[in-house]
Amino acid sequence: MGNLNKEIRDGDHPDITEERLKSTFDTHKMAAQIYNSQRAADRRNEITSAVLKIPELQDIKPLPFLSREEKVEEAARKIGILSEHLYDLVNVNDGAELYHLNNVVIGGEGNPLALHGVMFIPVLQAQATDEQKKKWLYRAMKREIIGTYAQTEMGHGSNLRKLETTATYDKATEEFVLNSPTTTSMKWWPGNLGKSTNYAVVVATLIINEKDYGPHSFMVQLRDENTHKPLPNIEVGDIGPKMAYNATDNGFLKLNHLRIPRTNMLMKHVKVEKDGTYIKPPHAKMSYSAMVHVRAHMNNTMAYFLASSLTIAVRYSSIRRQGHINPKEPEVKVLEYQTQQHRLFPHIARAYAFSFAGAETVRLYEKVKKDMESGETELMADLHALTSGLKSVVTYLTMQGIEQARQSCGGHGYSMASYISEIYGIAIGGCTYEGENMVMLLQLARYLMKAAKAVKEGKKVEGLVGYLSAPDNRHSLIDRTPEKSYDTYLKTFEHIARQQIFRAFDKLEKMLTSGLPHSEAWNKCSVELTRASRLHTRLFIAQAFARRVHDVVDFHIKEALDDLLHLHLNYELLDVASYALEDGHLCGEQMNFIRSELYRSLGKIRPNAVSYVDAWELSDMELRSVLGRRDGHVYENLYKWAQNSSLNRTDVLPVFEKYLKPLMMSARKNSKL
Ligand SMILES: CCCCCCCC/C=C\CCCCCC(=O)SCCNC(=O)CCNC(=O)[C@H](O)C(C)(C)COP(=O)(O)OP(=O)(O)OC[C@H]1O[C@@H](n2cnc3c(N)ncnc32)[C@H](O)[C@@H]1OP(=O)(O)O
Ligand SMILES: Cc1cc2nc3c(=O)[nH]c(=O)nc-3n(C[C@H](O)[C@H](O)[C@H](O)COP(=O)(O)OP(=O)(O)OC[C@H]3O[C@@H](n4cnc5c(N)ncnc54)[C@H](O)[C@@H]3O)c2cc1C
Repeated sequence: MGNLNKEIRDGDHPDITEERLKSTFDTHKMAAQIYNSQRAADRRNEITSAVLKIPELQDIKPLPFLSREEKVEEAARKIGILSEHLYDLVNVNDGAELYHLNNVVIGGEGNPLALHGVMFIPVLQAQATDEQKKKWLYRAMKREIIGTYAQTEMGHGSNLRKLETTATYDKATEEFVLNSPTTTSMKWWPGNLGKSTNYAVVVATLIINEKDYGPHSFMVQLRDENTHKPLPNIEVGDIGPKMAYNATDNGFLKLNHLRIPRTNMLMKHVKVEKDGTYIKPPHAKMSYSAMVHVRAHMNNTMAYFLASSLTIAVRYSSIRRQGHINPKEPEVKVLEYQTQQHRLFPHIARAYAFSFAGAETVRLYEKVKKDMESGETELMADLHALTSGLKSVVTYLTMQGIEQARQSCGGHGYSMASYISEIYGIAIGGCTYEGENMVMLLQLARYLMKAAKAVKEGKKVEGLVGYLSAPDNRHSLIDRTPEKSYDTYLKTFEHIARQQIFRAFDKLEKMLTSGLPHSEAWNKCSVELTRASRLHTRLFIAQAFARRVHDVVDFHIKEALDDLLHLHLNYELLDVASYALEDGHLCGEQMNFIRSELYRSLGKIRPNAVSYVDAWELSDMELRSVLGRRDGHVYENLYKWAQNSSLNRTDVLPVFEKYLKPLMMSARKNSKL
């Protein structure tokens, strides 16, 4: 049968092997839960093994030692080699396999095809007519052309209806004239726009006969397909270095009265006829599909980033010994400290929770995508509400978790050798891209306020907001019933979300009744509204976690997930408990119970801690972390890693002769005077 933890190897650091031997579950079976099937988990490992056999696909040196230009070049080099091996390595129609291949070979810092795969192809799939697909999509899929999604401008990202780039229809020539009239109207941020791409789907405000029809998508060729030089009337370049994600050339684009054929507007759902007649789409927001696509997948990418930093931190905490719990005994692994466990374990639970919530979201997304093909749009609002809330909450909590992972590694966490700071920099971009978090929480709040209104009017609401119509207990039953089901916790989360949703609703209604215009009242309630959105979303995450645990069949996996869920529910409830204490739903005695359950949970998780992170099956190649090495041999490799520093190429740097020597000489001379 072998070891339950599949990462055990001879020669590993004994402290980490000791942890793995304690595992109560099969880590590869757990991987099947995380990646949604045993087959998917197997495929990940097969892909990793195959990549390890191709020497040209290995990093030329640790990425933190590369300059920005070298990072861009290195990612492009690997994309080139990957193209040769692609069909042998993965099923190219499987997004998860492609994503894994990218993570192993290139990592999260980006590559020239990042936006091509994440947004350019999806937007063509969703919004191009069959004829347009023949012209661009199939070429894009074969990588004959490389594209991006150019929407955000220097002056506007969140408020799409105020994009300044115009696409004015010229009936006489049957062309659109694309123009960036001001500095602020320049496209600013699109990934890979700077240097890599030769096409872009540009989002611009459609004008026909001087009437503004709002944002629409247009295919624009940016560069010559052979020379890669920008075409006439186009200025394009890189926006400069960012906090992280620097292998990606996020770019700017200025369009100077550029003419494109009428048929370059993506017209699957919406049309502009030759004579300028506008035919509206079945749903006004169908053109936002590429954003919804990314938002729907972001839970899983965030779960991955969070799990990566926790794998690093937990493995390192199992070999790092410092201080004593019992002064008579040797120094302990820092993982023994309750503070360390409290710092890390709840985030492990969140990574699992985000992955399970992510799987449900992707399922809904796939359904809505299929519906949209036939013009059916009923579930679009539900999906938009769900993805808006999740995108905001999950990115924010991921940011918190990664930072805790970094701090838990002490000084070495701050070194790029941990790689956590790079993961952090990449992940927190998610708080901003695909809709700034506050803006998206307020989108969900619109949906919640509609549901609250319906309930107040005596109507029954269903689906994601069904709990607003369901009966509520005045007092939480946590620690009040003999039965120890998670329902009592979930009911308490429901109560908290419901109370906050109605609190925000009542406040808004009061202001509206007092005569305040809706937009002003909305702004004055917006902090309460975002709170409602967060609580609703955190309820969904907890429910998704409970649903998954409920469905698991394997006894040991179920038991291990059950422990994590128990930790999750107690930790999350403590985090939001003030809402339930305010109206007496929870009392002090129940708070003590929840706290003691949390501490008990930490102890229960402790023996499996390394196995919970190992179950993500993140190879050394993809983690790129000295602290997170699978074998636990951190210290000797930290020393080796530092040898890569270009500062170590000579014992004496030129700055000594140039600046330090004169400085010290002059100081010595002065002290002799
Ligand atoms: C395989 C995939 C892997 C994924 C990997 C991810 C990792 C990749 C790493 C890096 C890639 C980075 C990519 C980043 C790319 C970008 O950032 S692209 C730019 C993204 N930009 C945004 O997200 C802009 C945010 N703003 C908006 O989306 C909109 O402006 C808005 C939704 C905030 C408002 O739109 P507006 O048209 O003004 O509508 P409203 O008046 O506010 O609302 C009117 C009604 O429309 C409903 N609605 C809005 N959007 C949708 C939608 N998408 N679907 C359905 N319904 C929608 C809204 O709820 C309103 O309904 P009610 O009137 O009934 O309340
Ligand atoms: C790493 C990265 C990659 C990106 N890639 C792309 C890409 O490929 N293509 C692309 O088109 N774009 C891309 N973007 C741009 C990104 O989508 C936008 O930056 C994002 O949508 C936020 O918009 P903004 O910059 O206008 O923020 P702003 O709206 O200016 O936000 C500033 C502040 O104003 C607040 N705010 C704004 N509006 C409201 C409101 N209505 N109510 C309350 N508060 C409000 C926000 O909450 C925030 O605190 C990328 C950005 C990043 C960081």
